[in-house]
Amino acid sequence: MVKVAINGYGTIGKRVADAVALQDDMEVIGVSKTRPNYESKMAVQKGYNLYVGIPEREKSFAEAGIEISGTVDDMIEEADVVVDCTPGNIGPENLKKYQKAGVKAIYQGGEKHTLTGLSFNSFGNYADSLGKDCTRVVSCNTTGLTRSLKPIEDFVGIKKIRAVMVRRGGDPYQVNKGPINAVVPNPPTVPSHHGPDLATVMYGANIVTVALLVPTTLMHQHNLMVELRDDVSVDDIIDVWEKRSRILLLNAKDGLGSTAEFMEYAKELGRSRNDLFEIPIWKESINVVDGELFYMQAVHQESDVVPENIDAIRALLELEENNEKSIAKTNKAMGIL
Ligand SMILES: NC(=O)C1=CN([C@@H]2O[C@H](COP(=O)(O)OP(=O)(O)OC[C@H]3O[C@@H](n4cnc5c(N)ncnc54)[C@H](O)[C@@H]3O)[C@@H](O)[C@H]2O)C=CC1
Ligand SMILES: O=C(OP(=O)(O)O)[C@H](O)COP(=O)(O)O
Repeated sequence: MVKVAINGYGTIGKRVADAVALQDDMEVIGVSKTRPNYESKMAVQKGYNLYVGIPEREKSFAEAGIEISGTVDDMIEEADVVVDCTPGNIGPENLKKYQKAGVKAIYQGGEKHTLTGLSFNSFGNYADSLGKDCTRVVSCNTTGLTRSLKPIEDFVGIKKIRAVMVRRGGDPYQVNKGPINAVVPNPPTVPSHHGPDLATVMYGANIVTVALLVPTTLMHQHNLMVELRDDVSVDDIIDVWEKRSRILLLNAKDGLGSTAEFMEYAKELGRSRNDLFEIPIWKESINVVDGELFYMQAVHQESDVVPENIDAIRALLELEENNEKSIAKTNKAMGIL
């Protein structure tokens, strides 16, 4: 069993921890928190060994009556791989610790590609992370783009991609993020970082993205225009996506015409935290006009990268050489469609 540590037990970290716990070839040896809050208490209640992310704060955990197993440095020593789920830009400091301890590391999309020089998507470039010391799972938005675009690239070839990314203002718990009453070009410059990020896992992708922030917390939403290399029909495209996992073709006419209804659908799936690991595409939005594919999709930002983190662990530790086998194993353990 590969020993996995989760550094940063927040939105992404707690989900990755639970997903690791579901696999039969890896185990959670610990999770780290910086503050003795309710998530720290619940991590211990769940049976995870809790380590203090900022060692100077050890005392505050004792004062809150929370049992800890040591500091983050102790946790790193125990692990074969650390999944770093700390907020963006903390990564460079942590990388030194991981290198010193000789432990492998997986970063998230809030860190720059240059930190690792290698980014990861299960469908895009799994093999390039095999046996490497560290990699970076691209952000929720880039993961969503790769999921739908890679099968199209493999099927017919893509000349050029343009995408308008409508980004959620903050996660549901984030009381200090926004906007509350505005649409904000974010970034106000073109292209946004998402296009270049896609090219770190779908090499050579010719893509320009623009992005906006809107007052919603549920999901991101993407609008894609894709110039294809050959003539194909809407049915061909549907057929390609229907054969892929981690993508859902859903119908607006079935009462799923919005991100709010997608999240209601996710609740009906009965998963922990109402997660929607798959990327839902509105089936009615798919059209091909003059050799250009149009479609609209959404991204549950809190959860879509979680299965990719599991596959990234398998790639770094060389538990599985074949991406499709890892994807299938992860999907089965997590009940992903
Ligand atoms: N929330 C989202 O929509 C998504 C986030 N990401 C990326 O995942 C990473 C984590 O993001 P979230 O989970 O949303 O953040 P979060 O703020 O929900 O969780 C971060 C966790 O790290 C802990 N932490 C803070 N400083 C730390 C330190 N110095 N050492 C150890 N732990 C520390 C915090 O206490 C918190 O538990 C970021 O790179 C982010 O860009 C990727 C996809 C989607
Ligand atoms: O990585 C994300 O988005 P991104 O792909 O737009 O950079 C996550 O949704 C976190 O975004 P945030 O930086 O708005 O918290």
